[in-house]
Amino acid sequence: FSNSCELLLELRKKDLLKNRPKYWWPNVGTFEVVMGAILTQNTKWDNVEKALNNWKSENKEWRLEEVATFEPSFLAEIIKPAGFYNQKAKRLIALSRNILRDFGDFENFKENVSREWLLAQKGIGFETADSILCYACFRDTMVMDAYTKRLLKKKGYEFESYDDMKDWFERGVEENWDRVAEFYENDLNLCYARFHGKIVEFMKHG
Ligand SMILES: Cn1cnc2c(N)nc[n+](C)c21
Repeated sequence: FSNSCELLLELRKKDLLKNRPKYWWPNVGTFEVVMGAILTQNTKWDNVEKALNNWKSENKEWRLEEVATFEPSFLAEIIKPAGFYNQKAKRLIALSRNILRDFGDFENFKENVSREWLLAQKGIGFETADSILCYACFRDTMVMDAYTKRLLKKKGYEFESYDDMKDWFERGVEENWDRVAEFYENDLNLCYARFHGKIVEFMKHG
């Protein structure tokens, strides 16, 4: 393929998101996505689901205002399956408190947070920031990760940086938007959310 739109059209033929949510990431648009984006660092997604369900199994939703009040040891115990749980607990509590301090509530955070603000938070790099922007805040931005890197390498593409690879994906879609817009309700965020999900599912299950 010569651009990312050709890659998307190839992946679309494989029905990779069967039985998956519309935007691929579970509970998009909620604070749970912020939790999952940090928890998935350096572990498998199955472990993230176990950690998230430790709280949800007691009919509780993950709420920003609540996590901000947690003791690190209390949250660490809940998220243990995700690994690095003491560090992740500390960072999630600090992030929650900074969101309340700078945005007041989750809705305002969703509307107004920037990539720069996220990257300034301890424990948030490009992949985590873009996961939060795309799947929690519905921004027109595509997530790059080890799966996207490996897929492109397999096809002979190498990039100097995270943002170079991101630029290749986003430019290829935007320059050919008329070819795929109809499949994604003319919504670029929906396209990027599903495109990234297809790549992850393809690289995990082939
Ligand atoms: C939502 N999400 C984030 N990372 C994932 C992964 N590696 N595998 C599967 N899923 C569903 C994931």
